[in-house]
Formats: sequence, structure tokens, C-alpha cells
Amino acid sequence: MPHDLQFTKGHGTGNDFVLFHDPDDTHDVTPEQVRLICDRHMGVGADGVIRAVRSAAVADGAASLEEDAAAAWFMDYRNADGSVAEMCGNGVRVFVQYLLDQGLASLGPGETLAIATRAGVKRVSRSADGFQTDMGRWSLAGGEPLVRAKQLPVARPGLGIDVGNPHVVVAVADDAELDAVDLAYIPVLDPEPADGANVEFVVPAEPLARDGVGRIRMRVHERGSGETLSCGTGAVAAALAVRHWAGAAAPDDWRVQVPGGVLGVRMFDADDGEHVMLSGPAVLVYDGVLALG
Ligand SMILES: N[C@@H](CCC[C@H](N)C(=O)O)C(=O)O
Repeated sequence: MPHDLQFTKGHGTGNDFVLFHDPDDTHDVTPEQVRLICDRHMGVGADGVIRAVRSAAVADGAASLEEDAAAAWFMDYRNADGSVAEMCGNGVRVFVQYLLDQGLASLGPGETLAIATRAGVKRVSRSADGFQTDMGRWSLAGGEPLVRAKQLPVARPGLGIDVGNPHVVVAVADDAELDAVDLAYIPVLDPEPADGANVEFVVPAEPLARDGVGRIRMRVHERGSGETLSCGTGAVAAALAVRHWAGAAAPDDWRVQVPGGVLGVRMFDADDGEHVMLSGPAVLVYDGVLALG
């Protein structure tokens, strides 16, 4: 049914989203509507749409409530092409800022807010650069597909990493090669993962670690959204991949420079094994109303 969509535009290091709340799951958007909202000429323009729904109102959210009864809000994330994604690392910080701004949640200093996602419960707290999110466990998954991309002179082996959603990280020769890759074209993976993948192109800094911190430059082609200025889960996958390639001497603290800014990634031991923390800013830019046909 046609209705006015009251939305907020926000971003995390330039990865931009249209956010709205639909507490009782009564105003979901169709894939066509998501494509229109995200269209930078015909709509608002965004890399994705984030709907805030009470966890109890949707099956995916109810699953998270079993994991943590405090995870009252479910982050329903859609890519710009209308497809559904399990998780968005930048999005979850912006989602928390949105919940706070709307008076739907509170988060004092030192407190943690549990957010339901399709990749399980993520715990967010305040940090010096904005918010930090415990992204939980990760795994090497998806093998080592060959990556071909426009203006990449040779096919290079990637590393498949699952951080709740699928990624393939590929190291390129140097900054010039990173700048030259044309991500207006979808990178080709061989073999192609069944559910597709976000593809990160990285250049680790030399020397790898200064002051115990590793530094990486990254560009990304996101599944369902194309090239974006940043990808939080991609930054996590990039740091994990570079540490994997570097071996035992590699640090657990990383700064990942993306076209839209800098994200922090830190690996740490938790009760159930190694977790990864992602930190960065969350900015709300403006509110608006869009007539949805
Ligand atoms: N930009 C996000 C990731 C969004 C989902 C991704 N495109 C997918 O399909 O998995 C981030 O910051 O993590």
C-alpha cells in the first residue's frame, strides 16, 4: 500500500544507509522499493536500507532473543539491489546511533547494547572513535578463489573469510595497483561462492606493524551494492586475512584505511574462542520523508 516513509540518512566512514523504524513489522519494504530508495538519481541514494523492527515481531529477531533476551531490536539489513544480508559492520553502529536518536534505546558510558542481526547478537558500546562492536567469532571459509578484476593486471588468489557474512580478501601489488582497480565492474571469483561474496582489495603497509598496530589500505566491492566508500565487515575480514598471511609475528590491533575514513579492528580472546572488535564513527545526516508507491 502507498505510504510515506519517514527516514533518517546516516553513514559510517561513508558507507551510507537509509534507516527507518517499523516496530511491529507492519511496513516492510519490497526489493523494488529498496532499489528505489537506494537509487542515487531517482531516490534518496544509499548503499543499503536498515529497518528497525522489534526482535519479537520477526522470526530472525526471535532467534536472537533466545541467544540474549536483551536484544530488543533487530537490524533488518538490505543491500542496494534489494537483497538481504546477514550483517553490516558499519550499519550496526549507525543503527545504534539511530535507536539512541529516536529514543528507542539508551547506552550509557561503559554499558553495552545487544543488537539482533541475522548473524546473531552483536554487542555495541561507546568508544573513542564512536562505537565499538563485538563482531563475535569468525572463520576461514570459502577457500582461496582466484580473483579477476578490471584493470588488475593478473588474476590473484583470494582468501575466503566468514565474519557473519561472506568475504574474499585479495592482496594487490602496491598502492598504484589498488588505485587502478576498476570496481565499477563486478570482480570475478573462480570458483564463485554459492552465496556470492564481498571482495576486499588490500595493501598492507610496510613495515606491517608500527607501535604494535598493523595498517592496511583497502577498497571493496560489496555484494549487492557495488563499490562503497567503506565496509565494516570487510575491514574485519581484511585484518584477519593479512594477519593470517603474516603469521605469528603479526599484531592483533589494526587500522584499516578505506576511501571514507579509518576503522579499528582488534582480535581478542573471549570465553568461546577468538572474537573481533570493530570500531568507528556513526553519523546521522538528516531526516526526510519519501512517498513510496
Ligand atoms: N557495508 C556492510 C556490509 C553490507 C552487507 C554486504 N554487502 C553483504 O551482502 O554481505 C558492512 O559495513 O559490513
